Amino acid sequence: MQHTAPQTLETRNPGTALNLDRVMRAAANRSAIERRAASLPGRRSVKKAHQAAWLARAVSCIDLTTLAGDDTAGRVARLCGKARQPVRADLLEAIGLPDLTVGAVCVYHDMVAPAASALRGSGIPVAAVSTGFPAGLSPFHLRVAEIGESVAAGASEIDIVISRRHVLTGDWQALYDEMRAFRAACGEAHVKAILATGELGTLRNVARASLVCMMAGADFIKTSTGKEGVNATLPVSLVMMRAIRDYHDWTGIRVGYKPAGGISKAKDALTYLALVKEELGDRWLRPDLFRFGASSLLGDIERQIEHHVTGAYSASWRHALA
Ligand SMILES: O=C[C@H](O)COP(=O)(O)O
Repeated sequence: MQHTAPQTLETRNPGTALNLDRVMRAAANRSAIERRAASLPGRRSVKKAHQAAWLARAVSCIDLTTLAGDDTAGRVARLCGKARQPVRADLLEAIGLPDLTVGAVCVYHDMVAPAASALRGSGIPVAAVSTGFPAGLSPFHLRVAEIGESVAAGASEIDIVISRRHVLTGDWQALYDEMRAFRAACGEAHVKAILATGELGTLRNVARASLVCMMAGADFIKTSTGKEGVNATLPVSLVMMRAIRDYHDWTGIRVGYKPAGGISKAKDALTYLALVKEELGDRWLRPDLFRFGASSLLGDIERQIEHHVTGAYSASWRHALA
């Protein structure tokens, strides 16, 4: 099991032409999806002997995130320290993964330079949320320019937000063109398309938007900004993972998946990993193709690893930063 070195992302998705026939064929059977999603938690309990390995895998896939108006360079530097050493050194030694790190650190544009400086030499990428995050309603040319600024400041991953109105009005060409422009502005940086699924109305819209963003060259599709009323859910994840699977069957290209927002418990993280394994297969269980967008998940995972190693839980305040 490879857990440690942060990896460059999978070979990029060049995208395809916009294929409207495929887009319109994309559907989602809500009741079947909800039934399957409801059966997931609890059904898969990871055997105790494998628990630490799965928890470590989850850590390696975290985009450790801070997206708060009161972020400061100092606070981001402390978060980056946590990214470098996400779990207490003695616990990492005990589970045989002394070099474990998170997948990336995710911040607003102004915090990209402090994060890049704090992570220098670690190989851990900086991801920037961009394009008028979270609503994506600033002028288009500014949204495109923002991407370039974040890349110049040191971000090698860019999490863009799509215009929800293009989905809500069924303007797939506009969504495709927007995503293409964002991807081009990223240059070598990998681009994650945030769909803000809680604002897209239907699961069918989620399926179609997923497909259009992949056709336009998204390297990852991501559920949410964390700021919508409803963020990552299992039904939405099923729809998006199946869109990724269909795109792979069609093109041979693997696009990554990032559920984000509201995932704060180790148990939920393990449910997501099990779902990825079942729907997409083991190849997707690595940080180049799977990330959790999460600000507080790491703290709970660290507690669970501590429990696995020592048989006791520490107080959650001891894991305050993440
Ligand atoms: O992309 C990441 C999310 O903004 C984090 O959301 P969270 O604070 O609910 O974990």
